[in-house]
Amino acid sequence: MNDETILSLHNVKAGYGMSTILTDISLEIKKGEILTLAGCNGSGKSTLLKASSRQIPLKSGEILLKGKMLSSYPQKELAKTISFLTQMPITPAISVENLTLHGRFPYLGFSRKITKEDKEKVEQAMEMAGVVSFRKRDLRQLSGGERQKAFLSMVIAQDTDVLFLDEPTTYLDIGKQFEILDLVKKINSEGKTIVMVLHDLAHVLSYSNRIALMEKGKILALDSPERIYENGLLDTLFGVQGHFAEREKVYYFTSFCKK
Ligand SMILES: Nc1ncnc2c1ncn2[C@@H]1O[C@H](COP(=O)(O)OP(=O)(O)OP(=O)(O)O)[C@@H](O)[C@H]1O
Repeated sequence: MNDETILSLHNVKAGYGMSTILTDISLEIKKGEILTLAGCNGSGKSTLLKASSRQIPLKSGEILLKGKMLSSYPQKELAKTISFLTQMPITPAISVENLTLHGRFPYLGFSRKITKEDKEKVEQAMEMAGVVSFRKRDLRQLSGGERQKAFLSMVIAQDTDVLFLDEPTTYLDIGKQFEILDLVKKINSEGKTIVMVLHDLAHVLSYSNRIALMEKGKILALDSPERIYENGLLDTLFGVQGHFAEREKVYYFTSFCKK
């Protein structure tokens, strides 16, 4: 992570139809960081991901991606720069390998011919995501953890600078959650910027460079895991009491109980 900004939001107001969810969001996302959005249900985390990736229009304000207006990016160029894994992706009837190939679609030329480079990227993505052993299987026949790895394989193949991941560990057992989060770290270690939504506060503290705490469509706090924890903001926001173990500035085995 460095101090260079890759995506900046200025006074963003966004929502759905007549309703405004994000009221006035300003945020600088740094190149190479893992920024996690945390907050209560309905606080606007997914909406912030959608607005930042141009899936919903802004009501006012502006977003710059690499210094250029997000709204000015042609669709293909945007898809080469930003990828998005939704909370509950539709599961198509295709193999893991073909799903991964979908990640290369923004790169295909007019003839839509798959190049040697596309094939190499698909192989590398499947290797990294750990899906090679079930590459030929239909997505619908996979377990939740295998399926999530397959979707991550697709976004790895898309090879974008920024990845938005909306609750990538939902419905997975604890072991699989760690596998997915370790994979996210691995993707990040290759220089990719990750903006994700997580609910498990132990994971939020352990896997983020910075945390944005959201409440009622606003960013309540934006800081390092250490400071967010020490300020007691999680306890206040969620009405819980945290217990944790810390080793070398990394939080482990954090548990929370009701206040
Ligand atoms: N497609 C939509 N149309 C209308 N309202 C929506 C839509 N999606 C979300 N909302 C509303 O926007 C508000 C914020 O929702 P959002 O999904 O961004 O919250 P969240 O913090 O991600 O919640 P959760 O933790 O439950 O996933 C909620 O009041 C929700 O009902």
